[in-house]
Amino acid sequence: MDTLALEAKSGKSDGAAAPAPSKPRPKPPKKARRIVYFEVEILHIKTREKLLLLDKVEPTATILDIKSLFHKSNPQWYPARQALCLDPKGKPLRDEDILQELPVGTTATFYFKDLGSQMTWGTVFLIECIGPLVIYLLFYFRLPLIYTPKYEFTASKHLVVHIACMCHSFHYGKRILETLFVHRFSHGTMPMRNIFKNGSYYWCSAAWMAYYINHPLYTPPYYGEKQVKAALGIFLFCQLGSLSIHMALRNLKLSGTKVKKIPYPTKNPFTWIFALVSCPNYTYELGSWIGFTLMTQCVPVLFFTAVGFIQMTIWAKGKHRSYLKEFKEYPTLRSPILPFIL
Ligand SMILES: CCCCCCCCCCCCCCC/C=C/C(=O)SCCNC(=O)CCNC(=O)[C@H](O)C(C)(C)COP(=O)(O)OP(=O)(O)OC[C@H]1O[C@@H](n2cnc3c(N)ncnc32)[C@H](O)[C@@H]1OP(=O)(O)O
Ligand SMILES: NC(=O)C1=CN([C@@H]2O[C@H](COP(=O)(O)OP(=O)(O)OC[C@H]3O[C@@H](n4cnc5c(N)ncnc54)[C@H](OP(=O)(O)O)[C@@H]3O)[C@@H](O)[C@H]2O)C=CC1
Repeated sequence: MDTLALEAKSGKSDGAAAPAPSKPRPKPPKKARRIVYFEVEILHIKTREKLLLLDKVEPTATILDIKSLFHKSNPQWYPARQALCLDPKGKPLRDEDILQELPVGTTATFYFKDLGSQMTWGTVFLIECIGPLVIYLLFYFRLPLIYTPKYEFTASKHLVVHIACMCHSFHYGKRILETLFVHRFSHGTMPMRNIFKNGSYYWCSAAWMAYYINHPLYTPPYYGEKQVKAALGIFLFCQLGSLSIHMALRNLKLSGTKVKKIPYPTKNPFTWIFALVSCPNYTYELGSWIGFTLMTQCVPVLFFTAVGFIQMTIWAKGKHRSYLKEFKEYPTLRSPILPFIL
């Protein structure tokens, strides 16, 4: 800035003709705020070996940014399989956590855990559902090599067998569509090993129950048409309930966000069970398979229902605990999966 402009501004002059009004004075640059950079070190959670030291990390860097930098120096550990914790026994930090908002000094120490090979939730869901859908139909159409040759491509004479096939296909078709269009997963991935655990559970169970239900010597349920109709009613009621809960859970989360909220009953009567249960989608799933068990009166279906009930109860209790921990105002009347019971 020239002196003249300064004098013009301050009104002082040396007697010379007052200078023509100068252009408006450019504002002085704001005092540049000093950025406090962080130093970040990453230690292996078990060996405490220093795997990486990053200096001059922007305070606004997210955990995902740090995972990406770590991935650059360790290509075998892509971000999805990295868990970074502040405490070796603590919960992994979320990708969207911001460095300057964490309880760390200017040197942040993170403990790295390799979560192992990962697979997206959607892929696991699709694989675990497409299998049973196809496998059941192989038995329903009695493809060669399943039953004795004289029954190849024959149809069962029992109406319940055809209804069971429609219900089984409807259930897995619904889950595939929910995976594609309804669920908003906050976990990007899950352990690859899940596909083997879930796959064996679903694919083997589907083959096991389909073999007996579609067997030429299969006998319909003891109470005949009445039992089948009642069971079908339970199945369809619970399928509608499960879909309603999934839609309600979807609406709890804006697309692209991961924030969980307390689910509450909506205008849809199928969601009123939220008043009593934390994970009613599991309750309805259990009800669906109880209906299918009554409809077919088949031991493999009972086995599948029992294993699923155990797994869902374990998860429901975990989710219920995290709701109580995260939300102080969480309704105390609710139970994890069965109203007033479990
Ligand atoms: C002929 C008949 C045949 C029958 C076959 C035989 C069957 C045998 C029985 C098999 C039973 C199988 C039952 C399966 C039923 C499943 C049915 C479904 O369809 S479920 C729908 C699909 N959903 C899933 O598969 C969800 C799976 N979820 C999970 O695995 C976990 O939620 C999770 C590992 C993704 C995350 O765990 P979570 O508890 O939610 O979070 P935490 O942070 O508390 O983690 C606990 C623990 O896991 C580690 N972890 C977390 N995330 C991951 C990850 N992405 N990859 C690997 N590991 C992860 C975390 O570090 C913690 O470890 P820890 O050592 O305890 O600190
Ligand atoms: N037959 C069987 O043995 C079993 C069947 N299943 C079936 O699979 C379905 C899905 O299982 P699972 O993934 O464990 O079900 P979850 O209830 O964990 O998840 C269903 C969807 O709802 C979202 N969600 C859950 N709670 C909330 C919340 N409070 N706020 C916002 N979003 C939420 C989840 O997102 P997020 O990723 O953030 O959790 C996910 O996208 C079950 O409903 C059931 O029908 C499940 C287990 C066993």
